[in-house]
Amino acid sequence: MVAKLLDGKKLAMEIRTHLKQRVQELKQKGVTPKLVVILVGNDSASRIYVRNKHRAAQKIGIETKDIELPQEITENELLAYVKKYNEDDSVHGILVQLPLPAQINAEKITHAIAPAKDVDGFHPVNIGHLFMNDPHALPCTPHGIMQFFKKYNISLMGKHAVIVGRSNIVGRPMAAMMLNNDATVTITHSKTKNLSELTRQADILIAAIGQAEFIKKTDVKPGAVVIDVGMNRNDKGKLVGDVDQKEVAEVASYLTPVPGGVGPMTIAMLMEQTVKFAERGVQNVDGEVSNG
Ligand SMILES: Nc1nc2c(c(=O)[nH]1)N[C@@H](CN(C=O)c1ccc(C(=O)N[C@@H](CCC(=O)O)C(=O)O)cc1)CN2
Repeated sequence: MVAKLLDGKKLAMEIRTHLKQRVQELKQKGVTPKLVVILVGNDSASRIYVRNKHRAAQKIGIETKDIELPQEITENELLAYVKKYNEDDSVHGILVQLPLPAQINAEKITHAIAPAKDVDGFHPVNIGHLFMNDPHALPCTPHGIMQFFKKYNISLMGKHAVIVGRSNIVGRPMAAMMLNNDATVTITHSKTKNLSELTRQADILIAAIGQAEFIKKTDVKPGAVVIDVGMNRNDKGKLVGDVDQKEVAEVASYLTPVPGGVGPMTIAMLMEQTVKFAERGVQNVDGEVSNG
């Protein structure tokens, strides 16, 4: 078997084309979606991701305000920025790029973003809604992965989904989304015993471990759908995923490449959520739906 590659660049482009149309409709109603992106410090990868978010927003017609803050900023100073944009009615979405410098408690910051403006879907209120199968805002990476299943008609019903990694931004919300779509979900992590025994049972395998090319051919059931969330540099400086792509492509039915798989979908979903929040605002004006 040779896996079919799930092309995130192409799918993200399709989604962005639809979003452009929705933004035009909003603008006709006098509303321009506005996203505030806060970047703290000098992390070079974060800088690239923020730039890519800015470019994607510009192409769609979303207004962005990029705030760059110094590495040594205090938690209270950063909280003051979040508060300012929480209170600014012209802003529909706020995100603080992660990771944050060590002196700042990232949870304290993400929890300070108003749930109605939490385009990253990281706030506990939004995570709670997601786990209750009543989603308001969704973390962008797992939300992007769900779009692959939709696009390629990969049903989750009754399937065994195994997630390797239990982070708050991928593993845990991914589990909730798959559970909400009738999969049987197993979450594994660094303390899981006999990991390979579990991954080999997966109809759908999500690799979000953060270790270069960790998942090998022998860890995968033939015909499985394999989603590679990893973004690591190998010893030659090449960008590689958490999956040994060359080996695993021989046994999987579908596989997301790195680069060009999950990454572009993360940004497309951020755009989608920003537009959705702006639309909710319009519905509010019409007196139909609450933004909270
Ligand atoms: N506030 C947030 N911080 C972080 C998030 C997030 O969703 N919200 N996720 C990641 C970083 N991230 C978005 O912010 C992100 C990472 C990678 C990509 C991407 O398109 N990657 C490319 C390759 C890029 C390269 O060459 O280095 C790809 O996979 O094709 C998009 C978004 C952590 N922080």
